Amino acid sequence: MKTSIATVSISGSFREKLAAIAAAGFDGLEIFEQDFIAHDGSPSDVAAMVRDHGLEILLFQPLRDFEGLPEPLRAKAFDRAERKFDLMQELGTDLVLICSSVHPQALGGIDRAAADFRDLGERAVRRGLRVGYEALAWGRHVSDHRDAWEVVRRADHPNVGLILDSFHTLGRGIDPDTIRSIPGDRIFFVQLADAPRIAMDLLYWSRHFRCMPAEGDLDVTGFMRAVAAAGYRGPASLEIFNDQFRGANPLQLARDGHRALVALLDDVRRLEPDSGIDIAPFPARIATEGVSFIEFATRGEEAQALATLLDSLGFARAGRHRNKHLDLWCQGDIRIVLNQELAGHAAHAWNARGTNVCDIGLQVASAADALDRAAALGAEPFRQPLGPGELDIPAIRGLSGSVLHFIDRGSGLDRVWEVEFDTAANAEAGAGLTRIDHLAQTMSYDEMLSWTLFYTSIFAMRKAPVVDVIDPDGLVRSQAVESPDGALRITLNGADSHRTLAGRFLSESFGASVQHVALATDDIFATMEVLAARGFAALPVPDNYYADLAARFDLPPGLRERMQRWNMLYDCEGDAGFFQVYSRAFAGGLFFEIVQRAPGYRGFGAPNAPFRIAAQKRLHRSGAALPA
Ligand SMILES: O=C(O)c1ccc(O)c(O)c1
Ligand SMILES: [Mg+2]
Repeated sequence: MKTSIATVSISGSFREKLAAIAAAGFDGLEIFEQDFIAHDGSPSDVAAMVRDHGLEILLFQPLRDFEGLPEPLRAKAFDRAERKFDLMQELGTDLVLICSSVHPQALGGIDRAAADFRDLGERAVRRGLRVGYEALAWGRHVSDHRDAWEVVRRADHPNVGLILDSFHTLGRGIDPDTIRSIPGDRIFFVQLADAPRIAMDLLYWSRHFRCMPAEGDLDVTGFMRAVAAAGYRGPASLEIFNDQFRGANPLQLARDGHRALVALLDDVRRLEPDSGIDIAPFPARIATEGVSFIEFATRGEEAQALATLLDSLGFARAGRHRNKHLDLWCQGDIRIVLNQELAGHAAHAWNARGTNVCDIGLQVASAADALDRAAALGAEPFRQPLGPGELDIPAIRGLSGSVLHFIDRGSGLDRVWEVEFDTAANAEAGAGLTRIDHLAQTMSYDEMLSWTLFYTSIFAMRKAPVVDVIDPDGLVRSQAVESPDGALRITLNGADSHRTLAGRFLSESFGASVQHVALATDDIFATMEVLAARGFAALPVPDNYYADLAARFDLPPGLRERMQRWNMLYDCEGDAGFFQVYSRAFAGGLFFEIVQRAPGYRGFGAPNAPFRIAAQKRLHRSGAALPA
């Protein structure tokens, strides 16, 4: 199955669009007429340029307001079509998309439209061209693919076929399984787009809010399954109208599109094994068993301060790397590496952004499978020269050049700690912290869809609903992605303004990265007793918060006072409670969070975020440094 994308989906000039589409690995493209008109080269120049990029023009679109017109408008519509046929022949493409008419004078009637298409089919066949009919969700008389199919069926011409567009079908709430009864060879082309579920006018929604498959809320997989089951073997093409994308980087967009499309086709071939989707095979979504380690690039005083903070959190220095300036800190199943190397990836990361999370290790069933799937979906593999005795751990580039490593048991990679580190004897400290509950990655709002797609396409992770986090100086949108069992949770926090805490972190850390790490305990009160004794200083929470807690929740006697003692925040979903304590910020705005999560609680304490952020800003303004 050929992969394709409409030029309208990509930002930039026509030349930039083509270069990006080719570089991302698409087989072909749809030329959106406006992009061609705005370009300053002739049709044959464009044909040559497309060929030089190794691409193919699979569709020209759209021809509007064609069918059902009374004379003399009807004759004019056929003249317009003939002119576009001329252009298509110069461009070297044989298929045109005609979208259902919105013309105020268009007359209804399936047979009238069918007759127009039969006549047009006759004209097309003389030139060796084909015509595809697409129902726009807001078409005047035809707004449903079932009616468009009836027009095509009655036109009964081999050069007239149906074009399906997932947005128009799913956006209107039409069951995609209705496609299964359409003969696959009568479907000439399939366009794919997702969109977030927002109640608004269909045309406005379509022209401004479409997004890549899996970036929104529509069942594009169910749609493509039905298309494949119908026996369709033509191209799968992205057609994305999106305001935010118009200002984005063309190559990044094209790469995201290719990743989304390949992941979708892979899903569909697994669900519909007879569908004949013939993209190269690769492993299924990777189940993650949790965070194996996180690694900070750090130096000097910041490294010392971070070590002091880890000590106050109950971590013990459990090992020293045999070749490198790496310290391993452990507690429960949590491993934190402090990397003070002066060369290599961590050193680059430190030079660019100071102390930051430069590496994340994910525990998976098969590291090789994880690398294969990630690479098939366009992720950039990462390698660095190995020192003596060091393990070759498969890795890819993640957020802003950070590195994601894949650790498994099967190939012994989880023995890296014994193999590469001298483990210390005093490894027993502990304040009851058991595992990493979640990682919070801060990014610019524009990057959120891209990183959501990255995680959900490579890993078996699903999206939670987006949550608004109210910062006193602006809005931060938070998208959680998580594995079904909660073993891996990542929150992607998108900042619009540089005045928000997240936005300031973003500008100070030179781009997206982990802003906080949440550590889980099974008994947060016991943990806090130990932490207090070890000199841990929590983020102070004002008394007003606790007065309000009593009004919001029906808490058992004494609980509120105990929470207040530890500057603890609270939230719940039904009976499932969630307790949080924050550390003070270190190294330019990073922080830790300690949480106790009841099994049924799925959130991240978003209702508490405004109070947490206000407290952090207060502390920052007062010039408070790290806890001693
Ligand atoms: O918004 C439009 O007009 C438009 C045009 C062509 C398409 O293929 C489409 O899906 C929408
Ligand atoms: Mg379309």
